[in-house]
Amino acid sequence: MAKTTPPVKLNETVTLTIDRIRQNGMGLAWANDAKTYPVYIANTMLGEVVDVQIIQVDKLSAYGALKNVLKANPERIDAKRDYLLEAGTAPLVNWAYPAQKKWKQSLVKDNFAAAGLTVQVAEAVTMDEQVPSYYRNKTVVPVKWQGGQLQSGFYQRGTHQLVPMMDYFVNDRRLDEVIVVVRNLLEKLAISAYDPDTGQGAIRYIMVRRGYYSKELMVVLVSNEPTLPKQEEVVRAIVSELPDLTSLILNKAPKKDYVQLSADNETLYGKDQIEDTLLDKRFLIGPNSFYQVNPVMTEKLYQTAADLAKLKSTDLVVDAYAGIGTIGMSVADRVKQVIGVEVVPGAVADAQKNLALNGITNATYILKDAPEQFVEWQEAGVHPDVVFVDPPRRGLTPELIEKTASMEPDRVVYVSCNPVTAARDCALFKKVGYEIAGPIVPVDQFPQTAHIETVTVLKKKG
Ligand SMILES: C[S@@+](CC[C@H](N)C(=O)[O-])C[C@H]1O[C@@H](n2cnc3c(N)ncnc32)[C@H](O)[C@@H]1O
Repeated sequence: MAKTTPPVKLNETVTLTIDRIRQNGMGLAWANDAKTYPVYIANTMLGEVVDVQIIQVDKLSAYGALKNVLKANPERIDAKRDYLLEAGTAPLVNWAYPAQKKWKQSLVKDNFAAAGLTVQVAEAVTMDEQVPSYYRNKTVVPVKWQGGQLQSGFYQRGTHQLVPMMDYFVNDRRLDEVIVVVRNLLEKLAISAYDPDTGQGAIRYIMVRRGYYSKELMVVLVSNEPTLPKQEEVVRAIVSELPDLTSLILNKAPKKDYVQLSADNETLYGKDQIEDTLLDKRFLIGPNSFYQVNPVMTEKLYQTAADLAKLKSTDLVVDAYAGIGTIGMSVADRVKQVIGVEVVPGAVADAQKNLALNGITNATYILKDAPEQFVEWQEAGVHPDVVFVDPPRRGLTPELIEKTASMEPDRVVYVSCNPVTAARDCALFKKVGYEIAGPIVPVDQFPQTAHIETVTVLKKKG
C-alpha cells in the first residue's frame, strides 16, 4: 500500500467544517478534499465552521481541540460548564436540549440503516424539564491525595492527574454534596487514598446511591485494602455528618484494574441495601446491582416497553438480563407468569427479596448466563409469549437470538442502551423470522450525554 502523509500536522491550527456527529457525540470534519481523512473534535455541532488545533495525528485520522467557532449551529448554547467536556461526562452540554433530542432520534435511524434495516423511529421520550439535569441516582468518584489535599473529581485523560470537580450537573444534587462531605472527613482523618502510580493506599472511589422516592442513602467506600485505617473513626464521622445515611459499605477491591467495585462488601453501618420504588413496586438495591440511573425516565422506559408488549393476562413472560427484576416485576400483575435470568449473584438475591417485598408469587429469577439459560428453556420446551431482553452495551449473542426464535415467542421487546448492537441484533432477528413492529421508541435516559436507550418490538412473522 502506498505510504500517505496525514494532511494535518500536530499542533497546527486549521479551519474545518463539521460534516457529521459521531456515535460518541464528537464532530467529524474532513481534513482533505477527498474526504478520506477525518478529524474528530469534541464540543462541535453539525454544519459548524471551526478553528481547531490538532492535538493527535494518527495514520488514518486525527483529533482536534476546538479553538474558535467561526460559524455556529443555531442550536449551540454556552452552558458555561466546559469542565464537563474535559471530564467527558456531559459531551452535549453546549447543545440546546431540542437539538440533543433530534440528533438522538436520527442516530437510532442511522444505526439501523447501517445494519440494513429501514425503520421508523419515534420522537424520543424525554424528561419534562427544558434543561434535563441533576437526574442520576448513582455516582462513583475517584479520590486522590494531591498537593496535601484529598481531591475528588475525574482523571485527566491518559494521565494519573486528578482534576477536582464538585458539580457533576447530571447527578442528583445530594450525591454531589455527599461526595464532598465524605471526602472532607477522610481528609480530616488523613486516610490514605489509592495512588495509581505506586499501587499503594486505601480509598479508590467513593460511590453514592440514593433512592429517588425513598431518599435512602448508600455510601460505598471502595478500598484497595481489606480494612480501612482508623475504620471506627471513619464510620463514626460519616454517620454523624450524614443524617440521611441508610447504608455505609466497605467494598474491598484490591485489584489494580479498571473494574470499579468488587463483589466483596462489608456493611459498616445500617442496612446492606437501600430501597426505592419504581412504578409503585418496592426494590431493594445492593451495592453491586445494576439499577437504571435515571429514575424518572426508567418509569417512562418500563411503561413504554410494557405498553408496546401488548401484554395479556395469559402471557408467559421472560425477563432476560433482569438485574434486580425491575422489568418483570413491573409487569407481573398483568400477566400469567414471569421467568427471569440474570448473571450477577447479588442482583438475583435482591430480585428474590424484591419478589417477597412486593408479594409477587407468579415470578421467579434464575442465576445464570442468559444464553445458557435460553438453551435450557428451549430444551425443556418452554414457550414464552413475550421475551423482554435488556442486555449490557455489547448486546445479545447470536446463540441467544437463535434460541429465542426456537421458543417461538409472539413478541420480543428489546430494551437497549446501545443502538449499534440493537440494530445488529434486530438484523439477526429478521433472519430467524421476526420483523420490527411499529416505530422504535428512543427514551432519553441520559440527557447531556451521547447515550440513548431504545425500545424495539419484534413480532413473529406469519
Ligand atoms: C442493562 S442492565 C438491565 C437490568 C434490568 N433489566 C434493569 O432494567 O434494571 C443489564 C443486566 O444484564 C446483566 N448481564 C450481563 N451479562 C449477562 C449474561 N450473560 N447473562 C445474564 N445477565 C447478564 C447485568 O448484570 C445487568 O444486570
